[in-house]
Amino acid sequence: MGLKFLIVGAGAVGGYFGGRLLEAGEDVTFLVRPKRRKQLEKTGLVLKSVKGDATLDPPLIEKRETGIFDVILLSTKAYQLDNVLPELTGFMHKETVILPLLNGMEHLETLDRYFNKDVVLGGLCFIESTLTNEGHILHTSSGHRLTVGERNGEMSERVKRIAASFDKTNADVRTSIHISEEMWRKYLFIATLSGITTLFNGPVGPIRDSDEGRAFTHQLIDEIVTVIRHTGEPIGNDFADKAWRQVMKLSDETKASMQKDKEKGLPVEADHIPGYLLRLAEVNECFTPFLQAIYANLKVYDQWRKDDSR
Ligand SMILES: NC(=O)C1=CN([C@@H]2O[C@H](COP(=O)(O)OP(=O)(O)OC[C@H]3O[C@@H](n4cnc5c(N)ncnc54)[C@H](OP(=O)(O)O)[C@@H]3O)[C@@H](O)[C@H]2O)C=CC1
Ligand SMILES: CC(C)(CO)C(=O)C(=O)O
Repeated sequence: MGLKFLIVGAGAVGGYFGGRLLEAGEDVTFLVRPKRRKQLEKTGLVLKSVKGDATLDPPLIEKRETGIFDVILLSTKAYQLDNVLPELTGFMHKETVILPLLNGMEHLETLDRYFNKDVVLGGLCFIESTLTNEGHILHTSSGHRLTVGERNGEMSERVKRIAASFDKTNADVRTSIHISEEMWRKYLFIATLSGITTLFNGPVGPIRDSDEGRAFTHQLIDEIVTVIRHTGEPIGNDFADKAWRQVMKLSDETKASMQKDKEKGLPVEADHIPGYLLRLAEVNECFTPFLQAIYANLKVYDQWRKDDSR
């Protein structure tokens, strides 16, 4: 029997990967709130993707409705976790696993406080997608990779089964026995990309084209790598170089999803992405002025949002 998936967060990431599973005939339900439910019931789950469009009719449930699932694919924003996590236990059986796809690392600590550590897998994704005003999922560049693995580095049947559920999907899904290292790598990359695109308020092209933008990016990567090294995580010597090459390879118009959210006036994961690194830096007495500037910029933006909504 196939796995029963509950997608928590029918947004840019969860809507995409959950939608691809549904399109391939897998057993998928979305946990939604009333406003998103109304929208999805009206329009369907619409994927507008460079990899192929789809309009799907997903099963939807809200908190306190019933249902038991084998895999919870968690794809809310980090600042939404405190609301959503207490709702999940009612949907779980003894062997349900949670596959989080959030950027960053701190959510693993949060999840481990809520659930048995064994419940939470490692996961990450590379996909450039966003929600449009109509609630469609707009996927704009060719990557749509999801990676899943056990955080203890073993290969397990449950990880293999999850990956196998994606075999027939229009998405690139892989397993990894190095998922923690891959998550730290992604964290370094996204903390850099979201940092520079939000601070300089635009896409990566002009930042890379200026000497100052390149120097800033270099210094930022070095700061973040220093912070990660101080945590004692076994990270490779190529961490900084690889992140630099990744940023240099992006197309000129690329912006992090955080910058897109900022342009829409939405909340940002300031405390989860640069903020968590700063907390680690403080504990380990690392000097991180560029990271502090990035965080300050996001907190001022946050304050501006709050003042504006008064
Ligand atoms: N977008 C991207 O390109 C990428 C994003 N990421 C990361 O993935 C994570 C998710 O980002 P993204 O998909 O962009 O975010 P979105 O804002 O697009 O989606 C989050 C979804 O979670 C839903 N949600 C929040 N709280 C609840 C709740 N209590 N119950 C049910 N649904 C809820 C929201 O629904 P509602 O409409 O009800 O608010 C929304 O649809 C973030 O950590 C992000 O950094 C990683 C890679 C790429
Ligand atoms: C850079 C990208 C699109 C890669 O997945 C990302 O994670 C984000 O913008 O949040």
